[in-house]
Amino acid sequence: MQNKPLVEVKKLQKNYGDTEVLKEIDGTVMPGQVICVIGPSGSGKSTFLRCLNMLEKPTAGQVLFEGKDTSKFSEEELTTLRERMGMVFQSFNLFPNLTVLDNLKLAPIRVKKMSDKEAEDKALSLLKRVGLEEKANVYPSSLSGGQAQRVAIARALAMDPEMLLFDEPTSALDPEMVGEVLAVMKELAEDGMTMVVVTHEMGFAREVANEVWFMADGYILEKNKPNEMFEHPQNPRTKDFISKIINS
Ligand SMILES: Nc1ncnc2c1ncn2[C@@H]1O[C@H](COP(=O)(O)OP(=O)(O)OP(=O)(O)O)[C@@H](O)[C@H]1O
Repeated sequence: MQNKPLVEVKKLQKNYGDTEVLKEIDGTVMPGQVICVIGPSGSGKSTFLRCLNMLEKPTAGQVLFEGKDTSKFSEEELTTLRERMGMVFQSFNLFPNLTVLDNLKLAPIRVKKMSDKEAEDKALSLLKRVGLEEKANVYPSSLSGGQAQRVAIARALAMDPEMLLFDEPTSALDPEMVGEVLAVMKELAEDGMTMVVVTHEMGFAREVANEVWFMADGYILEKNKPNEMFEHPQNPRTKDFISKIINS
């Protein structure tokens, strides 16, 4: 791992009207790190993730990407930021009127100005990477949820991102499809992709994360290595959350 942080979050706050959703968040993401953000529903996890790539504008505080204050970015720089910090959502957001291949080719052609052939080669190699080469010419409606999410991951990878943000990527899936998506994410992690993953999949957090951040009431109350977090949580709120999950 390199020494310079990819992302630094400093005293990040986010309010919606009078509601303080993020109260004072600090954190550092190093290149190659996998960070899983866990915590109760409504604690601000998705909002935090969306502040990282400026889909939500922080009310106060800073998010630095490669040392640069993203709050000062122009629209053009923000677009580049979101390409370099790809995001995978709970709902796959594929274009229904385009084949899987065309979903993957779209951004490389439009944004990276690749030729059709280059974009196609890239798309096919990414489909291979997520185990879906045979689905290149079908439409998203014929994919299972697990397959659609794997295509969504491939689409995020098509922009050669520096890091990926995952917002509960398996929450909308039938249970039998969760494993195939987590397996792709695990492979990405093993290949060195920097990832911040909001998840309820504690097995994944335990096995794949370098660090787990526990969020509650708009604060990160505890950051720890997965084994420590799950076996010796320090904060009483973390203890309570983890004991409920383990006993549920
Ligand atoms: N655009 C918005 N406008 C107003 N309130 C919002 C908005 N987005 C989120 N909130 C509120 O912020 C709080 C935190 O929401 P957020 O989705 O970040 O939590 P979460 O931890 O990701 O929850 P979950 O695990 O259920 O997805 C919630 O009370 C939510 O209602």
